[in-house]
Amino acid sequence: MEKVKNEAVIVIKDLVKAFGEKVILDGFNMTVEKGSNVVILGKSGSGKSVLIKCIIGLLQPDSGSIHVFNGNVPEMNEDELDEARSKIGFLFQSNALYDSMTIRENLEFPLLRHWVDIEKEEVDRLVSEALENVDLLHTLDMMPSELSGGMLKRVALARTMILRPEVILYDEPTTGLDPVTSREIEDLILKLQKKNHTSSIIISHDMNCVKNTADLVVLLLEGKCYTEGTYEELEQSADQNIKQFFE
Ligand SMILES: Nc1ncnc2c1ncn2[C@@H]1O[C@H](COP(=O)(O)OP(=O)(O)OP(=O)(O)O)[C@@H](O)[C@H]1O
Repeated sequence: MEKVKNEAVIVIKDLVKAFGEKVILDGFNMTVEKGSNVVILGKSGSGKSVLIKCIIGLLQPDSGSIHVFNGNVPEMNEDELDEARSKIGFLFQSNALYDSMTIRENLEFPLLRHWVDIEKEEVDRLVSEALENVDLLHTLDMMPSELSGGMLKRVALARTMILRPEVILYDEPTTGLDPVTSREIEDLILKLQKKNHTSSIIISHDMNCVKNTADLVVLLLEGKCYTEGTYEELEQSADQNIKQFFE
């Protein structure tokens, strides 16, 4: 039976990006359906970050299209890009929290930047709600240096979610965390996704994270989508290019 397709939120077609002679993306195709988690698997240097930068308009591809919310990112002007980016959350590998600001100030920052007319009470309410979602309300007035790596990742996740993005891009969300904390972050990603009906692209080398979070795994190899399928489908493959990630 053919799988019923949900609405697509990101459709990438024939994407090409080279730096000089070096072709990084070479006709890459991918579709992210609404409410799904797509994991991009690829070796170091395969172009995962380049792809993410093209999706958020930080890099201009040489050709191809990236349709996000019905607009084609490479053709968007600055205002359209700003609008699209406000609907796309990004969880950086480094968390990108400001060390000199309290947790409260870190969470207020995107609200005050994007929603300039927002009332103080609404800011307080949204900050508290975002921290409650990750069980860290008690850290409101702490500094980032007082928190563990797992707690910082949860704060970063709360900050990413605070603008209610429709799509979230996760860059190696569990790298550097122990297995128990990694599992907590994966569960949190799934919980918040369900609650807010978001769609995600996750870059990860951590096969436990891939297994626990992916609805679809896309294997990026030599600039192309080499194959895509569920974790279980790829795990059973006899193809050496696929098997190497599961060994
Ligand atoms: N601005 C740039 N100018 C020139 N080359 C670049 C630029 N950005 C990326 N590259 C090259 O593109 C290739 C892919 O890099 P990218 O960072 O996307 O890999 P990656 O798959 O994210 O790797 P990792 O898993 O190690 O983070 C690398 O060879 C890198 O040197």
